[in-house]
Amino acid sequence: MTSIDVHELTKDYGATRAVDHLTFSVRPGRVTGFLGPNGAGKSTTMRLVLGLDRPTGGTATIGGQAYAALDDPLRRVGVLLDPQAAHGSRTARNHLLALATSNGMGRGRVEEVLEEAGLAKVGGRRIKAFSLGMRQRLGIAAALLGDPEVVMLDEPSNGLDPEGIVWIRELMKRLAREGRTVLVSSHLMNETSSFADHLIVLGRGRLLIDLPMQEFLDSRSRPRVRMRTSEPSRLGEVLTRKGYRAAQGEDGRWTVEDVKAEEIGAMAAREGIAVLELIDEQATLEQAYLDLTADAAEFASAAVPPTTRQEI
Ligand SMILES: Nc1ncnc2c1ncn2[C@@H]1O[C@H](COP(=O)(O)OP(=O)(O)OP(=O)(O)O)[C@@H](O)[C@H]1O
Repeated sequence: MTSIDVHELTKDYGATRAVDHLTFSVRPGRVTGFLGPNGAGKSTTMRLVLGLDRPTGGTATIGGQAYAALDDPLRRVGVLLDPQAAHGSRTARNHLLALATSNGMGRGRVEEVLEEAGLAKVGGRRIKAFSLGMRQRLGIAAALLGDPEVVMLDEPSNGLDPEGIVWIRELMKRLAREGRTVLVSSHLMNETSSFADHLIVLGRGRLLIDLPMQEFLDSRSRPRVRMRTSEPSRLGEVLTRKGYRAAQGEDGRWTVEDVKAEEIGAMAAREGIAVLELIDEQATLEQAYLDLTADAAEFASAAVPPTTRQEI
């Protein structure tokens, strides 16, 4: 199957180094989330992979070949870069038909991708009347047209409504299950954690992380347990006596730091405390990501201030 391979990739725009000796592979059969703050170099990397820009150094290949050297690029690689790129005066169907016919594909495939993207009913409307979300769906339909082995999507959730977000998430997962190579850039941490199996994180053009999602979360978070009991104050006394770091929330539940549920559950059983709820708290991708970016000292100025931390 087809991987995207980036090796020592570097791109300078004048004095700005947008991509800095980047090396990674995007493998088939999983969704790879491509993250990094604004200006980290995600779009530049995607453009270099697609031959839309020339690297200052290094290589970017798809299945071992430069994009420009691929025989039938639309059937090999599906791309969503800029949903505004379509001609506004064309209908969605005609836009896709023009793409299809210039690439030796039939009308039937156009109808299939219109259906797949939820645009079958509006295929006859002009694109200029489309909302951002509809344009986004059209861009994704175009990316799928050639039934490609590799799919690269830049911010695909942009402008989509909640139903559209669920749709794109399920679509990406399905494409990966079918064995395709799926690379998706995003700013939205919660969103990315709902579909990505693997993460590549850039900071100032450099590779910060190339790890399976779960491994990244585990590497960046300390264990923590949340529990509810019928005897919260007795539990509090026991936790303090045994030297655990614990805090009680307004709802009476205790949160205990640096410990797994197995240990606290066994301890509560030994003390004869009835446990009503006991759960290992999962770090969110957002917490792990902010922890990573705060860690990288040279990177701190690019970190998002606390007030805007909900979705970055
Ligand atoms: N055509 C260009 N000319 C000059 N500088 C550029 C050009 N394209 C990108 N840059 C610069 O390169 C750096 C990386 O930008 P890039 O758009 O690749 O980042 P990004 O991670 O995709 O950011 P965003 O999340 O905002 O899209 C930035 O400093 C940007 O200003």
